[in-house]
Amino acid sequence: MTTDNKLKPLREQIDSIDAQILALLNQRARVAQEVGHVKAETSAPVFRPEREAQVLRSMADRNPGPLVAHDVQTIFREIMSACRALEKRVTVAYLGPVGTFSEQAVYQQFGRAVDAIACTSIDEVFRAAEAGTADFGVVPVENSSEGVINRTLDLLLQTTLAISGEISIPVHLSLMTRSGTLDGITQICAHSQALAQSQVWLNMNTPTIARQAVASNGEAARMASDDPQVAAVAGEIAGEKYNLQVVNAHIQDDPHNRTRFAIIGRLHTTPSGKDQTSLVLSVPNKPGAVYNLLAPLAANDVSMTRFESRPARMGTWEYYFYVDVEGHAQDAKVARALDELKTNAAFFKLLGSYPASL
Ligand SMILES: O=C(O)C(=O)C[C@]1(C(=O)O)C=C[C@@H](O)C=C1
Repeated sequence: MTTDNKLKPLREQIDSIDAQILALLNQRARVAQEVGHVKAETSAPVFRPEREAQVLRSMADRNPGPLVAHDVQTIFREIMSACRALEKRVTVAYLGPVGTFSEQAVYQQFGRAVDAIACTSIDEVFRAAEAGTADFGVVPVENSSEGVINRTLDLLLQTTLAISGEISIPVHLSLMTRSGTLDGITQICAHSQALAQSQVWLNMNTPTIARQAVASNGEAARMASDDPQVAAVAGEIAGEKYNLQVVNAHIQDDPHNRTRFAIIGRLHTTPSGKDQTSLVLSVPNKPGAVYNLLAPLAANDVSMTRFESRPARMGTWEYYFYVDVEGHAQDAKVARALDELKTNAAFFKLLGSYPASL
């Protein structure tokens, strides 16, 4: 039997299964439309991160294979995105331009059926979400090899918005040019963080080519597409957007390099069953103050997953502490711990509770 003859019945099976999947997807979409009508009656929020996290976790838990859990989640993320868009298309502001890891974070969290708005600064993302021009904003919080994004932490302190979700994405950097070679290249451009994250590779392999920090990796990719003498260090989606060829993939020094993003918005996410809570605290400048400040966490059996300090910038050596704890502010033991923290702290701000990233 020829290959085509062997494939024919298998493809007929796939066609028939696809028809069933299509019918079921539309059946699901019609139910989502009904959900949309119910929500519209009470102006209830369309995007419900805790519900989406529950659906994705449940699909991974129930997945019998051979599909891998992560791929099943990617598929269901897009199904929910498309269903959500039938209720209302959510607009999300992010730190642009197109082709940055921030844009990738938007699609990883919201799926493709969103209106993603590229902003020119982190401040602008906050403004768009505060003013309601966008339903949500996505801002970088921390990179695993380069540390926190100070501007985001400062703005989180001032904003009236809450953190309604978290996204963690692997950051893979590639060296890319128009031609796919380094012939004639006189300059390598990238955001300063990307240059820092790939400096070992660049020092070893391109020691004589000048490096230039630019506003974003997306901007570097755009420059490389305009100028045959420029190479960009960026994520491959930026390269695809600007028709660049990969000279070398995965040149970042840390193969496990990740960036965490926060979703900011007016929504206060309800418990999903596996959540995280972010807060900012400060204490009077006294011996033992930080130790005492955090005592309520241990006393109430609440785990701290992150602790970051930032100078308060008030001329004194005082600090704001950015703390993440496991659990939701509505969980009894977290609520107790937070109440006690509040009484000890000179400053206390709850940034939000949201599903722990998948
Ligand atoms: O359950 C809801 O509230 C829905 O609107 C449905 C749905 C889904 O498609 O499963 C879509 C959007 C929400 O963010 C959560 C889930």
